[in-house]
Amino acid sequence: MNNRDTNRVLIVDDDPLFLMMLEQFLVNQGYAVFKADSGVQAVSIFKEYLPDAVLLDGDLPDISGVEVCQQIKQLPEGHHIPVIMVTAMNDESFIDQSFHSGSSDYITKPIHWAVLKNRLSYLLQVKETTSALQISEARKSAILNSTADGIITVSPLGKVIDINPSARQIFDLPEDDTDLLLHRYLPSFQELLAILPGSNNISRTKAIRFNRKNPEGELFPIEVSCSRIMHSSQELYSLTVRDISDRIAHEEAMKLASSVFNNTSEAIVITDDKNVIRSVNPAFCKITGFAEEEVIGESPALLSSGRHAKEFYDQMWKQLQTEGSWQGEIWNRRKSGELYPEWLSINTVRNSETNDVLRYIGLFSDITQRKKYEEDIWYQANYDALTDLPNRTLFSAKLKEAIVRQKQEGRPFALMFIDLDRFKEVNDTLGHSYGDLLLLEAARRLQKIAGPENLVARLGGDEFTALIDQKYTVQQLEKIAERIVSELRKPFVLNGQELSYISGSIGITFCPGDATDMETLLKHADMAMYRAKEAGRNTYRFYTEEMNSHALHRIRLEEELRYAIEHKEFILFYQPKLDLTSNDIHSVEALIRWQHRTKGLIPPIEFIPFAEETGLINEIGEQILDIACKQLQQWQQKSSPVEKIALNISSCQLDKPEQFFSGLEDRLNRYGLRRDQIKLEITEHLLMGKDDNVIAQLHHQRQSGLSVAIDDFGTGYSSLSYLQVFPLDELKIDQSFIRNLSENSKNKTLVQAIITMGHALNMSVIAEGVENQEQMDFLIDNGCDQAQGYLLSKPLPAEALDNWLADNFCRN
Ligand SMILES: Nc1nc2c(ncn2[C@@H]2O[C@H](COP(=O)(O)O[C@H]3[C@@H](O)[C@H](n4cnc5c(=O)[nH]c(N)nc54)O[C@@H]3COP(=O)(O)O)[C@@H](O)[C@H]2O)c(=O)[nH]1
Repeated sequence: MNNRDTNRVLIVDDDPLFLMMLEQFLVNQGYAVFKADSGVQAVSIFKEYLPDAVLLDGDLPDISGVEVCQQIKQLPEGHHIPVIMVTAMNDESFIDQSFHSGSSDYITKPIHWAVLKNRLSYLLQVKETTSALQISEARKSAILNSTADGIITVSPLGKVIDINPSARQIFDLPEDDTDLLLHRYLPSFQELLAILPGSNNISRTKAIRFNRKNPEGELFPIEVSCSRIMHSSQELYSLTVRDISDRIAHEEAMKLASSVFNNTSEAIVITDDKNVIRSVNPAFCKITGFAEEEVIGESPALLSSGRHAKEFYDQMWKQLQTEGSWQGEIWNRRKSGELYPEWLSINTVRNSETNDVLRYIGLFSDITQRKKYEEDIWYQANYDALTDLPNRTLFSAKLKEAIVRQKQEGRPFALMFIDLDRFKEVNDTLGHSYGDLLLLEAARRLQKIAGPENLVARLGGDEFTALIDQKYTVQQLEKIAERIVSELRKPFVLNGQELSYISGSIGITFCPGDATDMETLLKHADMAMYRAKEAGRNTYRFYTEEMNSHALHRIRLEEELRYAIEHKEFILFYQPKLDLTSNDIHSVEALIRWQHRTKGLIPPIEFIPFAEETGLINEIGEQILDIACKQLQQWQQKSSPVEKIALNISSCQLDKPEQFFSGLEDRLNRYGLRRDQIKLEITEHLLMGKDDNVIAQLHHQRQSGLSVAIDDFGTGYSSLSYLQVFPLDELKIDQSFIRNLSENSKNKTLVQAIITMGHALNMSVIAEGVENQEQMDFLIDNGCDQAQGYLLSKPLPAEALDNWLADNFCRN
């Protein structure tokens, strides 16, 4: 129906009388009438008043009725308006032209008023119906075009009758493809029809899920439902197709979230804006011991341990308000009353529009085990596994703290370095298990003396430290050091075996008196401890400035020795050994000198002990061996009487005997020498500390020609039993016995006894340090085999020795 109550009709005719009659008739029929007497006026009135129908004279004075009709029909508002041609012309061509121009009907003049009434009424009804249909179509089309669901109308055989853009998109169909068969892209279409309930009545299937492939070949889910529609007795089907990827993804996300919520080992508690618990997950119940129903509606404060002050919670809430989240370690209480630590993260969920708090989500895990594990790790990293004493790491931290405290509070402290004397011997002779027992017992004794107020630590090996952090006077510290020395000197009974040779050497330094930084304090304590060792062990030393310069000297000496090795600054002097039976010289002792680039000739006593201590003697020994063998080769080549060289060997040169003897072998081969041209002079001390392997090697070497002399005899252990055990050829009486021969009759007896004993053991005996004829005579009278000393010659460079030999022992 028209919105207006009255239909409006435009009548067009150039005959005023007819126009009047027509108006009269139409008004009587209840129409509103507009009149025009020309074609131009008719078009103009139409545009202005948009009538519902037009009665148009075919023969107008200006433009023809057919043209007026065409113009009206071309207007957007005129397209669907019925135009009835009212004309006296009724020839076929005019009728054709009228209908082609868009007129809906025509009536011939003279008018049959009843026909006009009914035709006009009918055409207006048709116009109304068409208009309503068009609106409905437009609406339907708008809906179909705008809906996200795909809607397809198909015949029972699957021919697509209608398809909306969304369906085209879902099935990836081009716009212009109109000849579509549904089963090509929805093969299971017939399944849907089969499950449609009923037959004739309008019915709809439940949505069935299918998978589609997108242009990239990936599957995506669609949901299709089908309804039967009857159209002009024809059965059609309307399919609603929906891409449910998002919905499925959302469902899966929800499922996942729910699964995480229920299965995670982390407790989750959700509270509302008033912090009332709304939801908890199973992990929450497991950790806290509360059932869900016991906590819903409660405040999380029911878990409160009471271990945190109010300020702690105030700060937490403040951060939640300002930053929206908080996390940290917190102690809570289980239902059982047990306190436990947890790592808690709280996040605020707000309404995105109003920003009001909706929920607080708390996630926490019980970190009891983790804390325990961390404590274990910390303990392992900071304590010595054997003695349970703080280790170097913890000791360093405590020392740093003590230094800071000293600076802040002015509180002085003392640092002690304690080293067990002869610990290595226990390890080497009794094994590491005894070494461990010794350390354990030493640690126990040290801790007992230091007491709980001072820190005792084990830095490693047999090195202990004590941080004496109390206010002690020097005298009190001395007392502590004396007690430590005395306790460590007491016998250690390990596995029933008593060790009474262990003792301790202690170095003590003060902060701030000696130094105020960790490195220097440690260095000072270490130096002082070495001084205690040098002083004969089993004692203590306080650090002094002089020790520092001593240490500096050692550092410089080491640097210089390395330089000397690199630049081959070592030379050999040779001291002849006189054969007292034949009065001939056949062998010499090689004695090292350091030809320093600025300091001149340096005697061995100034660097050999240090080279032994630092291990540099091995490299020096290698060079000496080479020089001596080369020299012997030269003497051999010029038929010198010197056939044999004695070399002084330090203990550590035989630490790796295979290496040493293979070096010797190399030199002998290189310089064409025999083993029996080399004599090794070793000390009693060297033999005492060596293991069976070294002794076996010496035996082996001796059997293949090398000879071994025991040097400085009488100054060391002088245990006669080892003279039988060890592979020795020569016994060298220490020069201290020879030096005092004349004044001291005891020495005479001793020298006589040594000569007798040496011979009894099949050893050749040589006396060193022979400086006068009286000494020489005594030795000759008592059957000594060889003599060496300043009386004959001081140690000389090779060339000087050659001259000396030529002067004194010329064979011609
Ligand atoms: N490992 C090595 N040690 C070596 C080497 N060369 C020497 N040394 C050891 O250094 C110590 C000192 O040696 P040195 O200053 O050469 O003194 C020797 C002689 O010069 C000295 N001597 C010899 N006769 C007399 C004498 O009549 N009077 C007197 N006052 N001194 C004399 O005695 C030293 C010989 O010592 P010894 O080895 O006991 O025969 C010294 O201990 C050397 O061992 C080396 O290459 N490697």
